[in-house]
Amino acid sequence: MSGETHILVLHGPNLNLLGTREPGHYGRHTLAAIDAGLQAQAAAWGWQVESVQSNAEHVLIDAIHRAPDTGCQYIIINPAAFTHTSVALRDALAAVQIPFIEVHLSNIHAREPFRHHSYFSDLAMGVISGLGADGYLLALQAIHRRLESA
Ligand SMILES: O=C(O)[C@]1(O)C[C@H](CCCOc2ccccc2)[C@@H](O)[C@H](O)C1
Repeated sequence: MSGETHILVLHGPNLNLLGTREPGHYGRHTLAAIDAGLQAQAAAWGWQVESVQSNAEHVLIDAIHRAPDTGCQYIIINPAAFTHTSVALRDALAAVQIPFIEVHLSNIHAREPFRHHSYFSDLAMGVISGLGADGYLLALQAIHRRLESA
């Protein structure tokens, strides 16, 4: 693996509330704790992980547009409610052509029907849904395994 591996982690709207409300659906881990876990694993591998959380669609889109300029090789994204609504965010990921893993804390397929459709899953390298905060680390590990086997 030549050069440092750079991963962009994107968290969509309301995920800043993690750990404070709705533990039944989203667990008790705060977003800061999730990001700290990713940073710790990344540091062990000598990787760089950049995390962006925003309640604004355009901020997430702008982060995706910047990703190629930062040498980002993979994206891990929890689009949150934008999962079910945002063609714009989908189009940004399709435009930069950086492989991404879609992560959801809850199992969106076991919830309300409106959560069963994702504008991202058919473009994703893979989807992890329902494994809580572990899903993010599992996504990072899947990227590591892919890079190790390349
Ligand atoms: O399960 C997931 O990770 C979701 O992406 C979370 C979104 C909601 C993120 C809001 O997170 C909160 C956390 C704590 C309190 C309130 C909302 C939801 O709209 C998706 O259908 C599934």
